[in-house]
Amino acid sequence: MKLDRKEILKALETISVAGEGKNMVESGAVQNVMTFGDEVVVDLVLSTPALHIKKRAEVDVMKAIHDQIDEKAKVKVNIKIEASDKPEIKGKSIPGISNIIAVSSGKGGVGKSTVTANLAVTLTNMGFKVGVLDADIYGPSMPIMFDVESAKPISVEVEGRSKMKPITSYGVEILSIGFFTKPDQAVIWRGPMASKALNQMIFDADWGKLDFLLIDLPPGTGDIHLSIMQSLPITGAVVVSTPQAVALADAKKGVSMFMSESINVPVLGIVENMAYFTPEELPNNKYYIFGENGAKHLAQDLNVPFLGEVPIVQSIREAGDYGRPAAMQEGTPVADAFDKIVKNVVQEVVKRNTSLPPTEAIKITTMAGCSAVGKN
Ligand SMILES: Nc1ncnc2c1ncn2[C@@H]1O[C@H](COP(=O)(O)OP(=O)(O)OP(=O)(O)O)[C@@H](O)[C@H]1O
Repeated sequence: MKLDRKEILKALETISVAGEGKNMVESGAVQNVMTFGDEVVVDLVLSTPALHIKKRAEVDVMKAIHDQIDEKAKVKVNIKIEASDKPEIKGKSIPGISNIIAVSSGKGGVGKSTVTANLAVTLTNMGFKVGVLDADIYGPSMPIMFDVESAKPISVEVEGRSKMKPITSYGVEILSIGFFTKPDQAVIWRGPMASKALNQMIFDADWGKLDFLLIDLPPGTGDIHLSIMQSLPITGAVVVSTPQAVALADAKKGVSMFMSESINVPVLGIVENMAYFTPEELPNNKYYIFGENGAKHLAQDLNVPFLGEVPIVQSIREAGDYGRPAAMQEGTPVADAFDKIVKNVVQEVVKRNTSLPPTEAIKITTMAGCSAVGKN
């Protein structure tokens, strides 16, 4: 068997490293290809040490060579990690907060806030100390979902400075812009005002010690997202989507925003909300109203973890409106669904924290992804 180096390079042009738009050869990830009889050695250079991306790159290279060149070729892939040298500013770390998870969705109304609230109570049930920052400036829903609509955070003295005390509900520490506005008042926050308010809720608050701070982001990929990522060392992002094509297309944009070179926040995975409907009287029937496994397939395509699915259940909507997240009802299918998702999230956080250095707040260094900043 004689292997042709040029043919191998051509095969490698058909695959890309997860999160990068260009193919492996064009992006410079393939540093060298050597052939010795039936042996091929491919040297790759990646900018992220994330284990799943390394593994995927190795498997893809082998598959491309076996499928397109020779199935008997002995392929060896050497991977070197070179951190990209893009300039970054150090985010002000928040003393006492171990992990900050941004929960986002490309599209509005897919259940991002519902998922955030239920993740928070499930993590709390598992014994973690959890905070929720409702950064959904345009439609804050945490006060309703945690039944603390009329609460007003008080100011406390911490080391000579006065700080905002989050409201505690079901053991979860909560701050929301909704606490500072009247329920029926339209909130017209321009970018800078919103960022200032958020910064205060993050840095001028007495969060205490938290294992997880979940941030409920507004839908989309706009200026609030950029300003949060500029000021906070985010551990990772969870993207919520429903299974229909229009929601998936926007979720894809959300994932690429986090993975883009200028933002580079690890995506912990995708949650599929409203995955199917099961009527109470026919518990074994599943109706895939919005399509089947859409978000699962998207996760596979984008090579990010799939964290789990949440069915459409009337009690989820009722519990949200009533102010008692549905996952608190232990032993129900909803609680079981969130249990699975939370376990996957925690597993991904652990994986991420062992394979990557702490995320630094990002200084946006290119205009890529910043198109929304100038608007308003
Ligand atoms: N799995 C579900 N089953 C039934 N109802 C759900 C489910 N998920 C969300 N809902 C309901 O759908 C509505 C929208 O959910 P939610 O407010 O969480 O969406 P969102 O994506 O945060 O919206 P926004 O774009 O305003 O931020 C709410 O009434 C909520 O109770």
